[in-house]
Amino acid sequence: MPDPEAQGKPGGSVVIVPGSKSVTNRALFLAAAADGTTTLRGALRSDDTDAFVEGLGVLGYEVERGPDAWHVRGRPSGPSATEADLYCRDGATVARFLPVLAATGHGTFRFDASPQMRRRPLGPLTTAMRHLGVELRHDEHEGHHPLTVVGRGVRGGAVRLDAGVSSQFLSALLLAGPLMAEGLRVEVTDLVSAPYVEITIAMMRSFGVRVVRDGDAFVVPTGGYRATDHTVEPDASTASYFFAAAALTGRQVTVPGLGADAVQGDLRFVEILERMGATVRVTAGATTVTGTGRLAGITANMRDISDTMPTLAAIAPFAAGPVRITDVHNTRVKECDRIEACAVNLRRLGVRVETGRDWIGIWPAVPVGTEIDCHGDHRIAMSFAVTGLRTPNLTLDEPTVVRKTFPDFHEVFGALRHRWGL
Ligand SMILES: O=C(O)C1=C[C@@H](OP(=O)(O)O)[C@@H](O)[C@H](O)C1
Ligand SMILES: C=C(OP(=O)(O)O)C(=O)O
Repeated sequence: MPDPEAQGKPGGSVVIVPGSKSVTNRALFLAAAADGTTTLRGALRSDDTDAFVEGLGVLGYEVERGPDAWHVRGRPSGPSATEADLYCRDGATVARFLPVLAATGHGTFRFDASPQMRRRPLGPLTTAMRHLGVELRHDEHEGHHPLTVVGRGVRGGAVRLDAGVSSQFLSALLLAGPLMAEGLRVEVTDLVSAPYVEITIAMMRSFGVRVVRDGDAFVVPTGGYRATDHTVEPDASTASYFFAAAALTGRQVTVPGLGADAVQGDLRFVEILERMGATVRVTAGATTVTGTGRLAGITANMRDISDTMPTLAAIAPFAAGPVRITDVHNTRVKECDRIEACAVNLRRLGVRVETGRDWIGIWPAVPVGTEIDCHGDHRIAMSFAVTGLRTPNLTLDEPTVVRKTFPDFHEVFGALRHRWGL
């Protein structure tokens, strides 16, 4: 429910944020694997979720996307296709989750992805899949797409996994765990983006499977999923741009649907804004950020919520003191090298920046308008759009990259600017 207070405050705005990419693609996986038909509400329509739906379609799953709800007919026995070519576009959830689902079927499944997704790592996942009995081959470079999976069902069992570069390797295995003949035990040696694994576990639970923690191991029983009705909550990473906008301009933003029970770790970005001086109110049904227009410098470890690193970097020059963002080495292997992309763009805006392997430091400045190089990355585009609220003549070289997670971003953000007279 919208917070009625929000509309009453000067500059108070309720922003409707589209569904979470991470929740939508997990829900699609779980629904496809489940026994029965699942109804999804609030699911996201964007490049990443289109790619997931397309991939499921090619594997022989039925997904019907209506304006109010999506219906997915589950196939607990695995894909019906015996041969398929899948193109994962730029989506790592697609490129990392679907090969494991395909392996539970019987056939030859060829995967490819965008040039950047081909560069992003896959090796720890494919090594683990081989240990679990999957036959697969990397068609060009070991540990990268393109990839051919020969499905014969997955035996499963125990495996060790280094998820220090991406939690998605672990989520992919866990999601497929109940479909493995012997179930699954994953001993995790390192893990980034841990809250995304919590999303996986919570969603598996709503489809009837309980993951058990045993020290550093995750244990999944064999047995399969039950179809259910699932409502996808708004995307917390997307919400970060609107919360940051409120903090930066001294206004107020309420995002309904992201409340105290939200499953996405990225909602914790508001805690960073709070430490910088904004007021945050989280109710059962919404989160509200009220800014003062003044921001304090901070050091923030963003290992758990690194998709919001560019959001913080983009407002950092307006803080009264330096902002240092640490423990984000994995942001170098996302849609672009995000540490480098933020540094390059901030320097073009006239901001002093220093970087290391896993950190970025940003000093106070009065940014001077320039064209932002989006590096083909939706988050660089959306983050620097926020910088543009206080930087005249800031433009984006490739605004359409937002289609990966929020095709209507510019319309919604533009309407907010208009309402605020900025
Ligand atoms: O599992 C997921 O849905 C995601 C996990 C995170 O990736 P890493 O675990 O690779 O950091 C995040 O950056 C990505 O946007 C979505
Ligand atoms: C890194 C991201 O996406 P993915 O890893 O799912 O491609 C993102 O959305 O910021």
